[in-house]
Amino acid sequence: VMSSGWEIRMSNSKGIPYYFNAATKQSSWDAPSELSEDQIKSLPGSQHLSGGSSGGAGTITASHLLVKHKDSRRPSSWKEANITRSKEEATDILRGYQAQVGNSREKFEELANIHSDCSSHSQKGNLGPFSKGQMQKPFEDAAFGLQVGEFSDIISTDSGVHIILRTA
Ligand SMILES: N=C(N)NCCC[C@H](NC(=O)[C@@H]1CCC/C1=C/[C@H](COP(=O)(O)O)NC=O)C(N)=O
Repeated sequence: VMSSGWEIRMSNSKGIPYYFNAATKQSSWDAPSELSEDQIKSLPGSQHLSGGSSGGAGTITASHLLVKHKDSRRPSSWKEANITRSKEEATDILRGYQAQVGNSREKFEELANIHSDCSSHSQKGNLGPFSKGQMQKPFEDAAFGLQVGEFSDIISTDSGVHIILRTA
């Protein structure tokens, strides 16, 4: 089979792996849909997929919509230099987004892109693949408890309040 040109590289800025195609110069946080699990595990650079040599084991991929508040560990974002809303206000705002999203991944990604106080807003909320031990515990517990395609309810971390969508 002709090599697809895909390889796995590590993003130093985000500390997570991404997929790069040397032939087409494409890059993507998500695994190319045309590749099977086995093909992904045998790509050059597959050692970057956390979860050791077994590739994806223990690794999930999720997106989130984060609304920060004045008590966030970093009450600032690409959107707002100094975030002063209360945690209650942030939760009310996020409930409003939750109602608009329903079960729609597309709507979630649209709102994450516009409103999320995380830099991942530019990736429609996508945080890329991660294993246990990388994210704050409340986020990790919620995300690893989701089925693929499932949304979390509103959860709180030191970053703010979030809704999570598990995507892989
Ligand atoms: N591996 C990946 N993709 N990047 C490293 C993530 C580090 C991790 N981050 C989080 O736990 C928060 C909550 C869930 C997502 C997340 C994103 C935060 C939220 O914004 P902040 O509070 O930082 O301003 N922005 C980036 O880190 C941590 N252990 O602090």
